[in-house]
Amino acid sequence: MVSTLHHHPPRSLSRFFSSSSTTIKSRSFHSKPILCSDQSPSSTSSPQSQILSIRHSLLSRHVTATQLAESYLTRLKLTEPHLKSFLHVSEHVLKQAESLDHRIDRNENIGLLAGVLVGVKDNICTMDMPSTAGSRVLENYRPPFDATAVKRFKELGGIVVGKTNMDEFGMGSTTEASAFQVTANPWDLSRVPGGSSGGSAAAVSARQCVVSLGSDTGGSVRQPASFCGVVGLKPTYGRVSRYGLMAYASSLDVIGCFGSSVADAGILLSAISGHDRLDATSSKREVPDFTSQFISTELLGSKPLKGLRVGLIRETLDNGVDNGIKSAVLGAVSHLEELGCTLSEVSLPSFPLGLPAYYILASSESSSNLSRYDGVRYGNQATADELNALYGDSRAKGFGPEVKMRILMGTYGLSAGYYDAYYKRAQQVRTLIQKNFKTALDENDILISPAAPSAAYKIGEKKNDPLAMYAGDIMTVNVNLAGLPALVLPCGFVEGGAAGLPVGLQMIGAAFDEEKLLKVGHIFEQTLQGCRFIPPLIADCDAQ
Ligand SMILES: NC(=O)C[C@H](N)C(=O)O
Repeated sequence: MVSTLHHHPPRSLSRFFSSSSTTIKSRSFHSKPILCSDQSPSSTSSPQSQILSIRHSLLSRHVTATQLAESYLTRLKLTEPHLKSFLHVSEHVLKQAESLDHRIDRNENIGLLAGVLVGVKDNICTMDMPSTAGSRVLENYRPPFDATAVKRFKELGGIVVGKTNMDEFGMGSTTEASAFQVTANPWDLSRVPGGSSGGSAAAVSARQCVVSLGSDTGGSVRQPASFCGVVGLKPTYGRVSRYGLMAYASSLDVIGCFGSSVADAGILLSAISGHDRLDATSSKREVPDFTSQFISTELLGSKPLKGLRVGLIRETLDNGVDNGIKSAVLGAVSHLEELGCTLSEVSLPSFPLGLPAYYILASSESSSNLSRYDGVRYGNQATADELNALYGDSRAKGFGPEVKMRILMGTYGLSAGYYDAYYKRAQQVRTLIQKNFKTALDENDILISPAAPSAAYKIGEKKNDPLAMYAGDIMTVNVNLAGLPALVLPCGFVEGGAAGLPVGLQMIGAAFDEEKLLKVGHIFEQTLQGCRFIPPLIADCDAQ
């Protein structure tokens, strides 16, 4: 078992908030793993599905949907001034919960997600609710429709609690590129939550909602999941409809799920997956019942993953990865071995090429996708006396600096003189990466790596160094280039903040084999001893 134990000293919420910004000393960049032996009983409990326990409580009349919604909203109200995870909180949550209670009173059937509060990333359209993608260009935009993923979870009784903060159009790794606010990491308010779906990850980590939706173009679900100590699931490209997801780089974008357990992320995936005639790239493959995976651990033998072939990607433990991250991932490797897996090291020689290829392709596609925001077809309109000035001013005022930089880079990479050297070459690298993954996944059931080369860093630390920030995406972008599914789940801690910082393990599977990832991930998290991935902020908040 991994012995990364973690103890939360009790302290009042107000002290936590006020001390966090002033007394935290800056740590060395190379973080150390936390190894303690003072295992408190509460630190050993494995994460349980909130969705299943809500269902049980509602059906057994232990709690009403209204009481449940009120408790989440109270926590949200207490924590939100410090976290800023949400750009908009819905005014309809209690009304929807009340109407669910009436249905339960009348013994009507309720869906699997009944009463479950869901945070939705702000680039996913929600009817009559602001959907800005974190951009001024869409400020005050309220779509007249729901994205298919939102429509689907609502049909099962899920309630949208609000729209979560993000880097503008998904371009960034910290939420600092949001036009509206920076979200803080619930584990240490002076640190970033990751990005671009930082608001969705922080909201689940701080238990402001039960689960949330994010989008992942190059790691935007997985890296914030790792930074905030929650589970992040990036499905296979085509598994979930992109209808209503605002396009960044269409050949890479997918909607993904956050939960505080593997089960919750998997149940949400079940709800939103499947073909949609409104998205021609959504797959017609049948969707397995991911929820049946979540068997009780009592039913597992001593080697529940016996014979599972796991390949540790050699290139992901090279220089540039913090020592603490390496130790936590190697701890996870021994845990998988104890569960019966056969571990081997696999080499993906093209892995380091993923980063430049991703940034060329994603920027190129974004330069084309974002051309629609001209103030006439889409987006807020500037005032100007002449059409070209109107286009120019609407874009100049509507987009932030990171988006402008990506549009310029992408336009350059696609331009006549440079197309062969950049865009075409990057596409060739993409094919190579896909082939390397295919070979590795023919020989292994799953591949593993860290989810990010470091734990959450300080707000402002990389803001003015885009290359350093892009380099942090090295672990995740290859998976998008290959269109594969990947699950990130917390596997340990490194030093940092007042209570340690979580570390995420990435598990990568073959296309459309989310089922295997969920099974392995669930068994891994249920048997991981001594780690409790609930930020101390929450215990303090609930004690108030
Ligand atoms: N959107 C993503 O998946 C995040 C990535 N850091 C990017 O800026 O492109």
